[in-house]
Amino acid sequence: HAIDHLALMREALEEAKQSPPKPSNYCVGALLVDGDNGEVLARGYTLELEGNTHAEQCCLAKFAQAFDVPEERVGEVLPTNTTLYTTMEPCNLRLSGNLPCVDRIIRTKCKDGHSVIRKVYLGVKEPEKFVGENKGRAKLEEHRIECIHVPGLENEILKVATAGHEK
Ligand SMILES: Nc1nc(=O)c(N)c(NC[C@H](O)[C@H](O)[C@H](O)COP(=O)(O)O)[nH]1
Ligand SMILES: [Zn+2]
Repeated sequence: HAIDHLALMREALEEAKQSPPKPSNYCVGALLVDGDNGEVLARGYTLELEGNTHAEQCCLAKFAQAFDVPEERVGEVLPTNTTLYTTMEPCNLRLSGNLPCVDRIIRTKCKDGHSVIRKVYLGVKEPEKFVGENKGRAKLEEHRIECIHVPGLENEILKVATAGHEK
């Protein structure tokens, strides 16, 4: 059966709606999904976990916690065909200086060297408000991680993402 990418992106948007709005970031939601059968492995939203955390980062950290490994080793416990759905493309630079999610995705290496996250479905590109043009998609593609835009939810995603920004 075909995996319904729009339905999964809607679920990621439901996560984003739980994020506490801030003027200095975006409210984003993400899911980790088994690429073979569409099973949702983890859900996350910006600031869900303590600290200045991103939605994608929360998914990775929560899945790692469930297997009692640190986030940087989550590649060892994720299915070797994992898909990430995120309402906004993964960050490639963070004003806080924290490790960008593109790097967290790429390092999900399994034994034979490729990242177990093979595809990233995104709802919107990152607006250029904080860090200029986000060049993360090119970096992901260099690491053979396919980035696919899921059209249709852009307006709602951006409304949620910028809820904490002054009007
Ligand atoms: N894909 C994505 N998921 C998130 O959960 C999130 N908050 C952003 N936001 C990107 C934006 O560029 C950064 O939020 C700012 O650069 C500030 O950096 P911090 O978030 O404080 O590290 N992007
Ligand atoms: Zn990020």
